Formats: sequence, C-alpha cells, structure tokens
Amino acid sequence: MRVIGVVGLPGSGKGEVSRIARENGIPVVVMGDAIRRRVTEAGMPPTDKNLGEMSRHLREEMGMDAIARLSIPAIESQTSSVVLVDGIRGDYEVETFKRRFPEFLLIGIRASFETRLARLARRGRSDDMPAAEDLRCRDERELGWGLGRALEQADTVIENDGTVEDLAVQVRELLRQAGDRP
Ligand SMILES: Nc1ncnc2c1ncn2[C@@H]1O[C@H](COP(=O)(O)OP(=O)(O)OP(=O)(O)O)[C@@H](O)[C@H]1O
Repeated sequence: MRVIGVVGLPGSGKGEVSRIARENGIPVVVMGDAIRRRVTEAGMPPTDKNLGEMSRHLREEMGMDAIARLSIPAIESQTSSVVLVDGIRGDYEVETFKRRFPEFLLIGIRASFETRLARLARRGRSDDMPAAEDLRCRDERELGWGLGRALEQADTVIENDGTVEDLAVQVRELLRQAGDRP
C-alpha cells in the first residue's frame, strides 16, 4: 500500500488536494477523525476546544506522534493501493508513517503568503483569521510544531499559486505516478 501525506502552511491547499484525490477515487484518511472519535466516545461535543484538549492529552500520554499512530488502523483498513492521509503537522508523524509504510510519499504544498492570506479570507471558516499578522502567528505556531522540518523532508513539492485546475493537473499526475510506481 502506498500512503501519501501532504504538508503545507495554513491555507496552502491541503484540503483542496484531499478533495481532488477523493474526486479521483483515492480514499482519504483524515487524522483529525481519530481525535474526533475519542472526544465523542468520552461523551463530549466535538468543539474546537475539546478537540484541541484531546490532542494535547493524547500527545502527552502517547508521544508527539500520537495522532499518526491512532490513524494507522484506519489507513490499513483501506483496500485501495493508494491512500492519502490528511492532517500531518510535524516531522515526528512523518517518521512514524515512514516506519509503518516503507513506500510512504510526502508531498509538500506551497503558496505565497499573499495567496494564502487572500484564500483564507475568502474561505471564511470560523477559525480563519484573515489579518496578515494573525496568519504570520499561525505560520510560526505550526512551524514550531515541526511543520518546517516535515516540509524539508518532502519528496515532491506542488506549487499552488495558480488556479484550482492547475493544482488538479499536478495532483492527478502525482497520483498516477504514485499508483504506477512499484
Ligand atoms: N489553486 C487555488 N485557487 C483558488 N482557491 C484555492 C486554490 N487552492 C486552494 N484554494 C482555496 O483556498 C482556501 C484554502 O485552501 P485549503 O482549505 O485547501 O488549505 P489548507 O492547507 O487545508 O488550510 P488549513 O491548514 O488552514 O486547513 C480554500 O477555500 C480553498 O478552496
């Protein structure tokens, strides 16, 4: 089984890559679902606060790669030869996936600061903070969690400063190559 992970700064287009993969028949395992399930099992509503606290608790208890480890059964239960995993935040998680799946492929996705800022402002999700200073803080926070080191390890980099269709062309080509490679 070839497992593909995607890493990138906030607003770089990771969610869009997952959507394109699904559209092309590739199953996507969302790492956050492992946290969401535990919150629900504990009888709590899956609010941002509860999800954040549960992530912190799991990491303290099991180590920094907790969420990656908890996501492995969901990945292994897929019958497809290529599976995309959504939600990698740090190098420790990359290491865990590489150990478990020797053919693991890490894709870095890049878009300029201005592009990301404009797209996040447009996305307007409740946790999106479109002010430049806020995005800078969010970048710093994620880089501090090991995202920078994960990005350095990427096997391939996708540039996402163009249109969604430009992105889809690159992703489809990559998925095709990943599926072909022995
Ligand atoms: N090439 C593109 N052209 C236009 N809009 C795009 C493009 N790529 C992504 N977007 C849009 O930009 C916004 C941010 O992208 P997305 O949600 O995929 O980023 P992300 O990396 O998952 O961000 P986060 O880490 O904050 O969840 C979304 O609304 C998405 O639809």
